[in-house]
Order: sequence, then structure tokens, then C-alpha cells
Amino acid sequence: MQRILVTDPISEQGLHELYAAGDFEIVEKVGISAGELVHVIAEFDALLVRSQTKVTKEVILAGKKLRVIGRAGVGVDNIDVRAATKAGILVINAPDGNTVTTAEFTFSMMLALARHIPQANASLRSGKWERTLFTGVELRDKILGIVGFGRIGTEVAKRAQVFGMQVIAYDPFLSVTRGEKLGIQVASLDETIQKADFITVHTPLTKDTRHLISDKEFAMMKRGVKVLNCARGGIIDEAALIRALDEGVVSGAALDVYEEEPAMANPLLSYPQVIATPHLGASTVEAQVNVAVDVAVGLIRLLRGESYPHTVNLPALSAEARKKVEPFVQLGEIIGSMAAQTIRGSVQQVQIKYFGEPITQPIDAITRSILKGVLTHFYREEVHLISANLIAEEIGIEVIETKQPRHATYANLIEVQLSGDQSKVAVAGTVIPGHGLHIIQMDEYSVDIAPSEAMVLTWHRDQPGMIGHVGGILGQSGVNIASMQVSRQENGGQAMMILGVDREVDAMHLKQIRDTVGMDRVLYIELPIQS
Ligand SMILES: NC(=O)C1=CN([C@@H]2O[C@H](COP(=O)(O)OP(=O)(O)OC[C@H]3O[C@@H](n4cnc5c(N)ncnc54)[C@H](O)[C@@H]3O)[C@@H](O)[C@H]2O)C=CC1
Ligand SMILES: O=C(O)C(=O)COP(=O)(O)O
Repeated sequence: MQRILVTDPISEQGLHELYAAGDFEIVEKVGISAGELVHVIAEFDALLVRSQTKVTKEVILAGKKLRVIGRAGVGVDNIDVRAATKAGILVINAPDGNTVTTAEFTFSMMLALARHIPQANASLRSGKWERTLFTGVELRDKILGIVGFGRIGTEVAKRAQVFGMQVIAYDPFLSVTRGEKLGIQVASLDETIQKADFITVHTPLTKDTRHLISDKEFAMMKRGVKVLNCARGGIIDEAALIRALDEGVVSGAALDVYEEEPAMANPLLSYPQVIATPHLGASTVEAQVNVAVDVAVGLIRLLRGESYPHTVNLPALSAEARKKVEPFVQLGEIIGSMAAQTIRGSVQQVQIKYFGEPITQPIDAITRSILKGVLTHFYREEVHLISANLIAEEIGIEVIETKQPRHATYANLIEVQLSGDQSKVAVAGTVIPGHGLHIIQMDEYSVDIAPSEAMVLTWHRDQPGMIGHVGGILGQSGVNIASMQVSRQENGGQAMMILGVDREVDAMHLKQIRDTVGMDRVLYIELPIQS
């Protein structure tokens, strides 16, 4: 039975999905220490977290059976996604379930900031009646700068417009056309923060967004600006924010997230102009049910070998798309593997040429599979579809893809050309409906053979008796020949033979074949054929 470990508080409904599935063992260890997590993770197939659990490289390396990490929420910055990718572990999240909740929360913070509600509440409770001290500002006619215009940024903008605010936004993926449609101004980061009266950030925390708002940016802002961070601690540089508060550039800040959480001793908490909450953005009953159910369903589906749309480190495919692309994915791995096993020396470049039907498919899936086929032969650790691109990048293999709508002869064709320090090799294959996968080109040789798990390849002189001789040696070794193709460049010139065999050919008999007069090269290869 597959085992799922839950280490953060997940709504009952989400847990119910997991228990009700019936085919998993669920272990709840909320609040587990980092050390204990590293210790126990080896026993689990899946891990379910929110933002408290730090899924570090150590946890991932210790998770020998781990296949999926589920994040009940959006941000995955508490998970070492790169390490998970390299280990072939899928990371999934639940990005839709808490969008409105977090946008409503951000808006509540903006109103609270504009009207000093938390400070006034604390003042009255301490026995004071301070009406003039807490004079606020209207949101109407103010400019709201939104940095990061994804799901949450968009929902915040809609609410701001209803309050009569003008919205200006910066997001590298936000087009002017979309901005016009939504009635907002699309601008650069600098222009956004220069013009705004309120600035709110809604990007993920990445190496590019860490300290996106720092001293240089605060220096550009209007004096008296109010800033909000209900996205991730670290997008706004906290030390720079302190300086901006001290200098009076920032007149108020609303923070839900911190560079270090829990934020027990954060100096920003001592500033009366700062209102602060303990990472509550997604904490509504509704959002917690949504994200927990979404990610629980995702874990169940993926552990059962089905698909889930919100995969962080592997493009998601619908069941229908998967079915269509599957034959090309299989073909890709086979020809990648065949090319890798036939090249002499190392591989520096993988050139993939797609013709016809594959270009209408999610090609990333085929390319990953080709790389898996190539790298499995060279790389010391297991290569997965999830890790293939990253491993190729890390070991410095250049990957070039070209796409042609048509091929002169075949309705679909994939060619993989490997170039290395010593040689080059090209293998091409096609999928023939009703007849499966066919290898149709091996370097300059045209062939037509269905790939099989075990194959013998020979390069030799085209001369009488070669086929019989090789067949005889294989027969003596007890290896049955299941299929065969011979191809030559010219009569009496260079030729090659590809044989599908029923089992492995031992070294002694391979040497006998190799020693045949006129034989240049002999290889026994094994291909990743899926039954
Ligand atoms: N306080 C809380 O409890 C919650 C916080 N969050 C945080 O909010 C973030 C955003 O969530 P969603 O809107 O759902 O994600 P999203 O992926 O829909 O939107 C993020 C946007 O940021 C943009 N972006 C990325 N890099 C950027 C850059 N350098 N400059 C400007 N824009 C950039 C992206 O293009 C994207 O449009 C999450 O990553 C998470 O960290 C999310 C939910 C709850
Ligand atoms: O979904 C997100 O990114 C959040 O920040 C929510 O975090 P949480 O699940 O409440 O710890």
C-alpha cells in the first residue's frame, strides 16, 4: 500500500479524500521537526504540506520512495523544487483554491492601512479615545500599483476598481491589450512604483523577485506611499523597508509574510505604522477546503498513474493529450536510447527534428522522453521525464529542436542526431497507425524495422555470406532472431544489419561476430520498449 505523509494542518475535507480513497495509508505528523522528517521520509511515496514544512534537499535525498510532493496552496518556495526535479519527484500545488481569499485579505489590509483600524482598535482597548490621531485617507482616486499581475493581482485590481482606484500594474507577462481590456495601465516596474499611492506585491518568491523592492525602488516612490506584502516575505527587502519607514518615504506598511517565519522578533513589528498578521492570507474556511481537496485529489490521481493539471515541475497533460502523444513519447525514448548506444564517445549536442504530426502535439513531452533515452545511457543516476531537461542542462548538453509541418515520405517522423567529441549519429523513427513504431533511418542507412528490447547492430562490407555467418553464430549461441533488416549504400560497399533478437547475446559470441572478415563494428543494445 502506498503511504502518504501529512506534515502541515490540512482541512478535514482534504484528509477525508485521502482516507476515503481506500488504497493509501495516511500518516499525520503535523509539526514534525526537520530532523525527524529526514529520518522518516524514506518510508513514504508522497508528502503533503502547506508552507510551514521546509522540504529541503536533505529531505528530498532521503525520500528514496518519494514520487510526489503536494502543496495545499500556491507558493512552493518552502520546497526545494530543483532538488525534487533532479530526483524525479513531481511537485504539485493547488493554485486556484485560495485566489479570492488572498485577494480579499489583501484588500482588507489595504483598508485597514488606509484607516489605521488595527491601531485604533488597540488604542480604544487600552482605554483611549483618540479620534484625530487616526484620521485616514480614502482609497477613491488613489493609484494602486500592483507588482505581479497573476491570479491574485488580478482579483485585487478588480476590487480596487470598484473602490474608485486607478490601477497601474507591472508583470513581465501582462500585455497592454489585456491591460486595456481590464481598464488598467500596464507599466514598467519603475513607473508602477513611481506613480502609486499604494503598492502591493503579488509575485512568487524566486531568485528574481527576492528583494525586488529594495532601497533603489523605495527611493523612487512618492513620499508617504503605503506598501503591502501579502505574497511572500523577501519580495520586499525588510531592512530597506525599515530605512524607508525611518526616512518617512513609507507612511504605512501592511505585512502578512516575512523573510523569516514565524516572525517572532521582527523589528518591523515595533513600528506603529506597520500592521502585521501571521501569514493569514489563505486562511479562510473556504480556501482551506478548496486547496486541501484539490491537492488531495491530485496526489490520489498521480499515485494511481493518472493526470493532474497543477504540476509545478512538469507540464501537465490532459488524459486525451497524453493518449495522443504517448506513441511519440515511446518512440522518442527508443530512438534517443538507440542513438546514445551507437555513438562513439560522449554527447555534447542533441538535435531533434520533428516532422508532421508530432509538431501538433505537446512536444516538450517528446523531447523530455528523447533526453531520458539519451541520458539514461550516460548518466550515473536514474533519469526521469521530470529530471531529463534539468540533467541535460546541468551536464552542459545543448538541445536543439526543429519543427517541419511535413516530411517527403512519412506522415510523422522524429530524427535524433547526437554530436559528441568523437562522432555523430542520427536515428529516425516513425509511428505507423496500426503497425506501431518503426526505426527507419540509422545514419545514412535506410531501414524499416520495429524496435525490440534486444537488438544486434552490425556495420560491415556488403559481401556474400555475411547474413548467414552472423545468423549462424547467433544460432550456435542459442539466440533466436525475431526480425532483421539489411541496408547497404552500394553493391559491395558499406552495409549495416539490424537484428531483433529474443535474448541477450553473450560477449563471446559477439566477439565471434566481430572477428568475421569484413566486419567493422558490432553492437548489442537494449531498448526501453514498453509492453
Ligand atoms: N499570504 C498568503 O497566505 C498567500 C500568498 N500567496 C503568494 O502569492 C503569490 C502569487 O499567487 P498567484 O497570484 O496565485 O500566482 P500567479 O502565478 O497566478 O501570479 C504570479 C504573477 O507574478 C508574476 N511575476 C513573476 N515574476 C515577476 C517579476 N519579477 N516581476 C513582476 N511579476 C512577476 C508572474 O508573471 C505571474 O503573473 C504566490 O506565489 C504565493 O507566494 C498565495 C496565496 C496565499
Ligand atoms: O498558498 C500560499 O502560497 C500561501 O502562502 C498559503 O500558505 P499556508 O498554506 O496558509 O501556509
